[in-house]
Amino acid sequence: MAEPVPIGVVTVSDRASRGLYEDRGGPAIEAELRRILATPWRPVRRLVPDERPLIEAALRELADAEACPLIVTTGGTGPAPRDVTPEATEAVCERMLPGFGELMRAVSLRSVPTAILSRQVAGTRGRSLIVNLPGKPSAIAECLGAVFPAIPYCIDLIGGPRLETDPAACVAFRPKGA
Ligand SMILES: Nc1ncnc2c1ncn2[C@@H]1O[C@H](COP(=O)(O)OP(=O)(O)OP(=O)(O)O)[C@@H](O)[C@H]1O
Ligand SMILES: Nc1nc2c(c(=O)[nH]1)N[C@H]1C(S)=C(S)[C@@H](COP(=O)(O)O)O[C@H]1N2
Repeated sequence: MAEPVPIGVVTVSDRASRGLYEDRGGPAIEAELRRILATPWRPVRRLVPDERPLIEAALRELADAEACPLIVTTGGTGPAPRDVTPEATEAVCERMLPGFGELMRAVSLRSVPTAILSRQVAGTRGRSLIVNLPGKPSAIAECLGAVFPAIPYCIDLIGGPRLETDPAACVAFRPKGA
């Protein structure tokens, strides 16, 4: 049987990384992936403070050494001085995919007017797709669910493994013949 696909789950939080509160972001990403993915997968978890070099190192390691075709981050996307996840993501990516942030902000705006404060981005590094989500645990299902239909085909296009979804949770879109 094929090995489970490694998926990077990165929580960026000063307080969760210091143990001041329990990380609810990483587990929320995993719960959403469990709901959506039919292909066997396993989480590769990282919990880092809002420090650009540490976020960049975690993303590079998950992409290059752990070979994760998908890396999802939560936290550090806002306008506060310590929010640097989008900068770290852009620094390690070769190409950016602006449609992800645009769609996630549009969907979030239906719930909160402060959705426009998230600078969340997505991009590719080699055969890895990196997607930022806001830190609010409640934003995770909303944002990931909105963009997931495009994720399997994006991973096909960058040379990653074929990911199948549970159609009851998420219908992945692939152009005819793909
Ligand atoms: N990993 C997490 N687990 C639980 N709650 C979180 C987490 N990350 C963020 N939150 C909640 O969402 C709010 C907004 O997230 P944001 O990323 O802006 O955090 P922050 O205020 O910069 O603090 P920190 O980096 O210490 O989590 C936080 O104040 C916290 O209440
Ligand atoms: N779906 C959703 N998106 C959201 C939010 C939310 O509660 N739900 N919070 C917003 C707020 S208040 C901020 S400051 C930005 C950035 O959050 P972050 O710094 O935790 O990443 O995300 C925004 N996007």
